[in-house]
Amino acid sequence: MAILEVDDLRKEYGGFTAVEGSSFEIERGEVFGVVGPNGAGKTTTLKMLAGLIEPTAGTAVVAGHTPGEREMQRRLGFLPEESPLYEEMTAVSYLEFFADLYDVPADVATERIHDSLDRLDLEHRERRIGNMSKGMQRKVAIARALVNDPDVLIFDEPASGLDPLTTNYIIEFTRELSDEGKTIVFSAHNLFHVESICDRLIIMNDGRIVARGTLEAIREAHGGTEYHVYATTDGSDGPAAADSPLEVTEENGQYRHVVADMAAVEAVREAVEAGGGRVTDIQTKTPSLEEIFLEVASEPEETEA
Ligand SMILES: Nc1ncnc2c1ncn2[C@@H]1O[C@H](COP(=O)(O)OP(=O)(O)OP(=O)(O)O)[C@@H](O)[C@H]1O
Repeated sequence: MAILEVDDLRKEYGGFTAVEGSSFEIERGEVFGVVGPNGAGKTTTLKMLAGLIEPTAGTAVVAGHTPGEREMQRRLGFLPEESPLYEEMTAVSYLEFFADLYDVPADVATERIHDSLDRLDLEHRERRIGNMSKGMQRKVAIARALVNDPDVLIFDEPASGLDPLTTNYIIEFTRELSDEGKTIVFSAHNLFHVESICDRLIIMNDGRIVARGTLEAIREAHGGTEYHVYATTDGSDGPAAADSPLEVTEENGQYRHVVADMAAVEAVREAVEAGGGRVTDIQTKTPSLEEIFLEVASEPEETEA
């Protein structure tokens, strides 16, 4: 059952359309990626889901509640791209303050806060937030999104601009939250992170969704898997013409035949051997999300995945 339903969500600023009629659903327990270049409309979309900005049209429903409803706020945790933190407070007092805003009983809050900070491996938690490193501040912001023990977490660029170790920590922690049954909507510039933890994703460009689905489905719709068959050039008649490879190039003294399926791999192998050559290597090539992203970001319309 969908825990988050987005129907024709649209945001205009004056005459400028930041998000143009997005519709999608997110299932309970999914990690759902929102990907796109700068200015694509990711943050605007996430803020509308969190009820922080009013859509111009359309609706977002989280666990049966519309943004702004108290019950919806209780069920949702939002990590903004840039989280303003109260620099004079310590991490713990800051988090206790927010837990109180959510009416979390003090003893429950204390346990929950220390549990989150332990799991995020935050040291020096009695230090003033203003004196913490960027990575430590990000961990505090993540713990803040968890003080009300929400079912749905919306993370806008959770690990952007952090060192690789802190980034890994945050990605791993996000994965653990998902394993515990939380639904997570996650935007990121680093496509490797999206690729490593998201079940499904949308790719946005210029306010529109240009691709959607599982990574495999998006891959399939945008080139799918290719096989590269390398063959010797010595003593052969030349590259195999069998079953018309998609592409043949000569590389480092070998022919590289690009084909689309295993049957074509076999046909190339037979043709190479019949011509006096030998297959030296076969490699499977799946386009990275990065490559797909560059392709779809330049397409005007959504392709069905
Ligand atoms: N308050 C605002 N007033 C006017 N235009 C805005 C406002 N907020 C966002 N925009 C514009 O809406 C478009 C989408 O912005 P948004 O922040 O959602 O993009 P994004 O995909 O999150 O980008 P980034 O990856 O750079 O954070 C941009 O062109 C942005 O300039």
